[in-house]
Amino acid sequence: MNADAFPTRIAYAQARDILARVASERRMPVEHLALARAHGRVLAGETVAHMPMPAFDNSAMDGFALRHADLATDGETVLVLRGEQFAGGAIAPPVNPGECVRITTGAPLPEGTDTVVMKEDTALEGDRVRILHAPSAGRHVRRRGEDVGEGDLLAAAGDALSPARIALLASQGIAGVDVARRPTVAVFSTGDELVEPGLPLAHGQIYNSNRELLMGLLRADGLEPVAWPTLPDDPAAIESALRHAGEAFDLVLTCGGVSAGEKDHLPALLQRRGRVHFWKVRMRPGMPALFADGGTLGPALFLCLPGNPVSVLATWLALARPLLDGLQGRVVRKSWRARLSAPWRKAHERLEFLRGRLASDDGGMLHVEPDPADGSHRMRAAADADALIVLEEGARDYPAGSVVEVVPY
Ligand SMILES: Nc1nc2c(c(=O)[nH]1)N[C@H]1C(S)=C(S)[C@@H](COP(=O)(O)OP(=O)(O)OC[C@H]3O[C@@H](n4cnc5c(N)ncnc54)[C@H](O)[C@@H]3O)O[C@H]1N2
Ligand code: MOO
Repeated sequence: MNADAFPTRIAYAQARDILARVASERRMPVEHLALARAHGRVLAGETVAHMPMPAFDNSAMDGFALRHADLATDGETVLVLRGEQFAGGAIAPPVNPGECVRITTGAPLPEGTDTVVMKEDTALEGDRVRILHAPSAGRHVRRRGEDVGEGDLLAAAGDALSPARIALLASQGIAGVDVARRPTVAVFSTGDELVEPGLPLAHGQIYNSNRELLMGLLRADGLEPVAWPTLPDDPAAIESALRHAGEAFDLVLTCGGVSAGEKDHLPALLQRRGRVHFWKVRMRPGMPALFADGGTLGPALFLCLPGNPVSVLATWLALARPLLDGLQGRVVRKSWRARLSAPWRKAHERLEFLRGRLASDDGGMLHVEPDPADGSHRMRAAADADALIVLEEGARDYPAGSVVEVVPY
């Protein structure tokens, strides 16, 4: 292999390995963010609990805190109302035998009490409380440390911060976290045939749909992509724009112009000025995808997706998103499996990302219905579907009921 040679027509698994390797060498720097700004971000280090949760024994109900030993073993009990303990209020005095304290949900359990009876199971008679239904010992008490122990791992490096995990960190009083900086992404569409929605269309022209597709996919992952004006099929114009973007962004994502046509200028440009990591992956759709270092175009990485709209969707899910996850050090996403609800015959050798619709049956089994409209220009079918069905390399008949990997979108 000479110095300019690069892997081509590689297996999908090899493409993923290359993306992961390059991403690990190009990890985003760490930044410290206020928790409120860290939603969706990837945590850079582990976060450990510095206090137990709940931090103190407290009531799970509005009612009365009492000593369980005071309750009659059968029948009702009358207790003296000693005071009240509200959440966030002054601490009630200790409770003596025969006494109880009015309590609200979340209020600390007064000293001497061990059980809470809910309001609905009592009758207030002046300064007495009649317990109509005796609770079991310890009932309606949320114990200190029952959810989180001091020193427990709350979030690991590589975790994406979901709203629930952010809330967990907030509950510990954590006000800021170290996270990976978001990669900046420039989005390019290429092709003389492209017209923006809202403008008139001449014969032979088409509307640019990939831009909104990519912008939406990127934004759904929390990124803030920048769409550049559509590039004409002109090598000098493409080189100039990509050089500017290559200097200013972490990732340049293009679509179109990466295949074998006379107007497909990207491969030659990136071979001449960049360093190609791979070109062409044995997958369908998406085969012509190209991945490169910018080289003299700038420090950005370049991922060039094929122009067919469904190829853009598939290569986003299969290549671009794993790259962006890797750059942020995100743990590999869960993989999902479902049963094919109809047979499928894969007549070609390449790994296929077929579109399908997910549904679970009454028995809780997840099924996916393959869409026969499998052309990579058929965006309607892709929009009607909600998952890619991963069909392994090699020609094969898949009977109905076969278990396949699915990538929901
Ligand atoms: N001789 C060969 N021809 C083709 C090959 C091949 O290997 N040898 N590969 C085919 C495959 S697979 C694909 S996918 C396409 C990819 O080609 P390009 O990446 O060069 O994309 P274009 O030719 O520019 O466009 C393909 C198709 O997509 C439409 N398009 C492009 N951009 C947009 C956009 N922003 N919005 C909507 N639609 C877009 C474009 O008009 C074309 O119809 O090449 C095959 N050919
Ligand atoms: O394999 Mo290309 O990406 O569809 O038409």
